[in-house]
Amino acid sequence: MATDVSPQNCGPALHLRNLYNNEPFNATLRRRCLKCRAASGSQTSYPFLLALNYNHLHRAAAKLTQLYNSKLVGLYLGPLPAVVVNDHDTVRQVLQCSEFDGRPDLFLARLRDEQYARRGIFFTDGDSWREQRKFFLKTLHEYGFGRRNETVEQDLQTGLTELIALLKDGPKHEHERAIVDGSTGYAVCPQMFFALFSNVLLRMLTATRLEREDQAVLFEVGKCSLAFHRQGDDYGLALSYIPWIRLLLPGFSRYRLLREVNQKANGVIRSLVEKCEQTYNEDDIRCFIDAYIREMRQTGSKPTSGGYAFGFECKRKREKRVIVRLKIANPIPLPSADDQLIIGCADFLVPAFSAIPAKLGLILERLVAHASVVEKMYTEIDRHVGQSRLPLLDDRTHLLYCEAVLREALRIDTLVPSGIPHVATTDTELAGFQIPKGTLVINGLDYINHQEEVFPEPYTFRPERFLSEEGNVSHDQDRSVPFGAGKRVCAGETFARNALFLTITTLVQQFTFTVEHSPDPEQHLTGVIRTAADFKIKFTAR
Ligand code: HEM
Repeated sequence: MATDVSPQNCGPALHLRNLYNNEPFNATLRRRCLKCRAASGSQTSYPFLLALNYNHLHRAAAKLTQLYNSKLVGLYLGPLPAVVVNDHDTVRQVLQCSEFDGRPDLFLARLRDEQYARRGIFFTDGDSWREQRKFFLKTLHEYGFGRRNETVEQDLQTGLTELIALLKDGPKHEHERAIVDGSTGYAVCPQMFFALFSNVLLRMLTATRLEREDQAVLFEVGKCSLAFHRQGDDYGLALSYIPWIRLLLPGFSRYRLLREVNQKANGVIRSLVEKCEQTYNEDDIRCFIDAYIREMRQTGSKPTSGGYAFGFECKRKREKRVIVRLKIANPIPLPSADDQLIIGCADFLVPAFSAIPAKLGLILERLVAHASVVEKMYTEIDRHVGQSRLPLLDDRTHLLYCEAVLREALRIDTLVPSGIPHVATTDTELAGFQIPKGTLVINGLDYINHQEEVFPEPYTFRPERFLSEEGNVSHDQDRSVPFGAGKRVCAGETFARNALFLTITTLVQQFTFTVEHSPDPEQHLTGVIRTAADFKIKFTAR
């Protein structure tokens, strides 16, 4: 019987092997080694992580990696075995391997749906996920998503022109007064960006873009979206592992707030779907929602048929079983086939509403702290674009330093610090460890984007690390992983990169920035994504 309780002897390697081979733990070891409680297979792991760093679970996981000197840390999240992967090459291996393409069944994801079903793309897997992801991407692509497209670029330009007018001339409409203070000129970040990208998505989804005076609803949904991103956590909250906690502590468990903000946002999306349904004409497919309605009608997944159809053709008995169980505790309205469409649209709208704005907030913070970087960007923009027009995506091939700044910003303040959890869909192996089917795999994106062997001086903001000696953006040199990779790579990567490029180059071209208080990355909030706390920033015209 092992009695040595040093961390080296009861490190994660031992725990993983014990856990996954189903061999019993050495009881003495388990009881006595407090340092290893998190990895010991006891169900206290999630609270242990919270105890290590309540506000930033990715940092708690980094501490465990350090403590055990291991790139893989095994732990239990409630009843679910999990492994945190904190190593660049191993994370890449996970992302490229289809055996890790599953997603856990988290209550945090289910509470987004009216019937607490697993729907959409983010948090689903298997055939339904493949079918829906393919349909969404292929069809949205036709409306300009994720590629060069004149209408999309024009919409982004129009949105930026509206934003410039708001910042230069002050608010014109009631909803804008909460965003920009007309007397001091300070704007609130990231809220100031809520309408910019969601409006572009809106055109693809519904064929309609909202004019400036009608954008109040975008700011309202933006608030809900940001609340979800901030109030969730990157492991799914305790709610996901002990869902009944919501019945005892609806406020403390954050269930009430998360349910409310999701229902509010879904209500707006539902009204968009209903509008398209009322004016639907099979001979005139105007937008993504029309195309989805046509697909539902052609495949028999009719809105009036009810049922728990996940996708177009695959009705899932498994879904039905879970819903019936949940129904006992929660009387819920009858489902409609539109529900999948609504959560699918939310999967694209929510990041447009708040992930890109949150990222812009983080970038602006870095720029405020690095005046010399802004000067170099401005010089480059002035040389290649000038002042007579706004930057275009075509300018990207010339604005190489600006591009490097964006890549460095995406790396240093990794937006999704723990990625979105994956699940092993079969018994498999990773870095010499056996990983049984059903194990959650948490990719430490923030950790690997700061791994010293890959990014020397990882905490220094240095855009030059992405430039070759000739000053070109070197794709070989960009080993950062802000958007994931493989089959589950961020579905909005191209859209997000384009949007960030146009917005940041336009703001640098037009304005200088000052903030009320110096930004402090230590004060960032970690939810589902990383955000800077709301801050006020003044844009002064150049
Ligand atoms: C700077 C902005 C963004 C960053 C850094 C980002 C990052 C990520 C990451 C890390 C994942 C998880 C990948 C994985 O599971 O391994 C993800 C998934 C996803 N993202 Fe993004 N994202 C951004 C913006 C967007 C936007 C604007 C959209 C849509 C308009 C979007 C749509 C999605 C979807 C649908 C998924 C789920 C993909 C799937 O599970 O198949 N993202 N994103």
